[in-house]
Amino acid sequence: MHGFQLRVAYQGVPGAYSEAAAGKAYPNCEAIPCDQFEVAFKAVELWIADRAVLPVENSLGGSIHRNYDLLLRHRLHIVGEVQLPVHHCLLALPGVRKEYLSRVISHPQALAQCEHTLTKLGLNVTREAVDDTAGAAEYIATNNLRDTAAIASARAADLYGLQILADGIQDDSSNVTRFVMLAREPIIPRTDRPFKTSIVFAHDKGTSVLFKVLSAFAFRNISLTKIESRPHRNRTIRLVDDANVGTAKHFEYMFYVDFEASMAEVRAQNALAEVQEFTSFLRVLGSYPMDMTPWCPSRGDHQVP
Ligand SMILES: O=C(O)C(=O)C[C@]1(C(=O)O)C=C[C@@H](O)C=C1
Repeated sequence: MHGFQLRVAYQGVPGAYSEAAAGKAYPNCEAIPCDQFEVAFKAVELWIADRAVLPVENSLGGSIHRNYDLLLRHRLHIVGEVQLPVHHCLLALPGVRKEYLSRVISHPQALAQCEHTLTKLGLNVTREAVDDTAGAAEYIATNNLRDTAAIASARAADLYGLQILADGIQDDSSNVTRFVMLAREPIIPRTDRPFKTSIVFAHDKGTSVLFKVLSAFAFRNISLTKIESRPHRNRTIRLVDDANVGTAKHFEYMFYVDFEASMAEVRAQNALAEVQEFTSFLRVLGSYPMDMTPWCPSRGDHQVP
């Protein structure tokens, strides 16, 4: 960026996996902690940050629906993705033993990703959700809680002076979270490297639209990497159109699809032209380079050396 340091908003406090994802997406960036996902969206909209890096899906816990809803409500563009291996540790104050614990706190996704391992460890604990993993570690340190452990990264242990009681407690060693990078402007799609495109669509009447939309991709040999439906029965959603005008609309379901093609490719443009004919609402969330970095399931970014 020619000496310009990119400011990247993420949800959580230092030591959160989202901070690590921001660093992976934009090495040497200035990572800006935000207490809620929506604050990260707003930070970019208000020019406090240049990008936001937000989790959208975990290999164990599934989709992070809140961010899909926020993508619809805000007018930011997906400009990239990063896959981050997530390696969880059980952290407590120095000197605390597992037998003393009565509570484990963490981000709901992290609790879900360690559900079986926590049971296998034989801990007699209640599980409580907090805003982020590193925030859980910070809370224990600040309040000197000797009966509580956090599920968080090894970096969070370092930052908040906690010890690691158990290492690699995620239920699956190949636990990985996919993050998207968001910006105010879309990037120009290219064809010189593998691209992915994310769209969201809905139809006023019924759900048969799904079959027609999927066939538009199938006939052009475009692979889908994700399909997600979000029920919106009895709920309206605030949509923002190309003129940045917000309207409240009611759809029974919203469908999110990621496909492996760039919007610079004619076959992708034709597929979307067809999709537009079948749907009442269609938005391209972004067309961006795929994260192709291979990762090793047995050792995550957050392991103790
Ligand atoms: O709490 C954190 O550390 C986060 O970055 C959030 C988050 C998530 O929202 O899924 C990110 C990655 C892990 O899957 C667990 C938690």
